[in-house]
Amino acid sequence: MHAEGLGEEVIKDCEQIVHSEFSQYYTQMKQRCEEYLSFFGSLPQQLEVTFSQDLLLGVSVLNEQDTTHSIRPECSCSGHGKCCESSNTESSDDAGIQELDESSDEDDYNFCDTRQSFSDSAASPDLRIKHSNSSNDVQQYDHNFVESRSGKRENECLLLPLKRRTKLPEPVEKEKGVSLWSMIKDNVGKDLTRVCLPVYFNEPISSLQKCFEDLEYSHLLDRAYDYGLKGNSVMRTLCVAAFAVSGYASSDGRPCKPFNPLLGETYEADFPENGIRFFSEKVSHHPMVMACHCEGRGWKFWGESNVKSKFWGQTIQLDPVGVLTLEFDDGEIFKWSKVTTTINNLIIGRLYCHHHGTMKISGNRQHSCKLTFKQQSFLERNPRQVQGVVEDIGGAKVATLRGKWDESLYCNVTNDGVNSSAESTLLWKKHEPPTNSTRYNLSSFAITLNELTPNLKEKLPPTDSRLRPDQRHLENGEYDKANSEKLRLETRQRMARKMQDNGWKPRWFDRDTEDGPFRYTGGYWEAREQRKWDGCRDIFGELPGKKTSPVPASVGI
Ligand SMILES: CC(C)CCC[C@@H](C)[C@H]1CC[C@H]2[C@@H]3CC=C4C[C@@H](O)CC[C@]4(C)[C@H]3CC[C@]12C
Repeated sequence: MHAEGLGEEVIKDCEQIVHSEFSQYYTQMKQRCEEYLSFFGSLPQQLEVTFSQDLLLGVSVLNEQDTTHSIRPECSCSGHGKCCESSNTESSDDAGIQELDESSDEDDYNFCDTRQSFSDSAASPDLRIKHSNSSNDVQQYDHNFVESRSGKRENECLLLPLKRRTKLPEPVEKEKGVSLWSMIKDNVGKDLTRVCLPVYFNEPISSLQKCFEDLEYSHLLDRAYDYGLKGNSVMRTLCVAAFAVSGYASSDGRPCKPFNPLLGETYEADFPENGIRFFSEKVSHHPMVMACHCEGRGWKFWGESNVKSKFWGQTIQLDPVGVLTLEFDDGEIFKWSKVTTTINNLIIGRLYCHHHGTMKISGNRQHSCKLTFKQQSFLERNPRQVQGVVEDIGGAKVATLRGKWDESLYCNVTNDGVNSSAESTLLWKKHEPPTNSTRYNLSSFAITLNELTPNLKEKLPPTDSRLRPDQRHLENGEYDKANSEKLRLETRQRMARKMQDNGWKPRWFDRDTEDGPFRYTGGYWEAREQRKWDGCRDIFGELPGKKTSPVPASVGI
């Protein structure tokens, strides 16, 4: 402009005009950008509303998920130790959690709720026994789709990938090596199952969530249902047996203790991609009992988890008490109890679990199954073996089953006591381990169980394990915070016995008779629809008028 001979004044004016034009333009762009961002931000919720409506209008879910996980054999919680009590959970959350969760996994949204997708189960799962080798975690749920309820699957399904997280959050703090021995040496001679351990010996999973791990291979029950409908009662029984064994697979290589839930703590798992909805509550503290109830396509499964433990120094023996029940919609019922678990090398060596004993799966119709989990011995070259026979009502052997609880199971159906086929059929195979495995050695399925998205957080009752602060801090690798919260909650928990003695009653389960089993009384999912959590106390918050230990200001839901 100088060259053109324009005066300084004019040039300045021009500059000003250009500058102001640009800044207007910039403001507009910024505004647009914000609009877009907020639009994309709200997309998951919008999608959820749409999909929930679809579900209510009769869209159900296909669950043939055959991802493969498995657990690395070498586990690595530095300590070997000793388990206190034999199960438990706790979970946490507090105001800090939202933040933590949001920052944890960018891409972990659950897009759909099962709501009422449990009534009719028109969809018949693929009856072929799939031998899936597909490896692990990366997009583990990509082949799960929400399916048209009319039962037309391939062509007419509404493809809705369900994305759950594939790894735990990166730990905020560096892990500390704490030897279990240093923790228990001062307690020699005491009942070690009652020694309170710091959070380093815990895994970020509560015992309630651990109960749900038994449902990882629930597709076996869908298959069992379909076989039964087609009149194949032997295959139904074999699939039920495979399911009962598959629950043990995730215990391999898991060196840490689940959190012991607080009295009244609950855990829900809405897994439309697997066609199941699970709910559990800690119903008693002394003895420690958790009750659970799960609904799938064509079946219901319920039971109690309660173990009697015996401490032997280097080992702990856990004898499960209580019966598990599986009821198919056509009236066939199977009942069984779990076998003994021994936790070895508590003090020296690599800690590992072994499951042994006999499991009788009794059916109320034609067939029952007897499974033997082999006792381990020093000479055993092939440990972890399971063998079984299916018998008809007259006691005749109609099928056999063999395999390993940490790998796979095969069956042979026999006719008149003679093998009908030389080849065995694969019934179940453990999933591949996740690529992002941590010192807890969680399976890909277990990694998803404590995930808390902002969207889910809004829906949960204040008692859900995902809201337990110490468990959440542990998951985030904030060990000091986790420890102080654990102490606070343990202090609070000491009142549980008193509460129980004073007539405390579980919110969602009840007994028919005074010492009968706990049964789900219903209404949880309905209450969730309306976010009507009457009678659900803030069990993870501060006790009124009690300041127990240093607690971050944000605690309390
Ligand atoms: C001191 C610490 C580090 C020891 C860790 C102990 C771990 C391995 C223990 C503590 C509680 C245990 C669980 C308690 C109850 C059951 C139910 C049972 O039917 C199957 C085994 C299972 C699921 C146990 C597996 C092993 C277990 C998780």
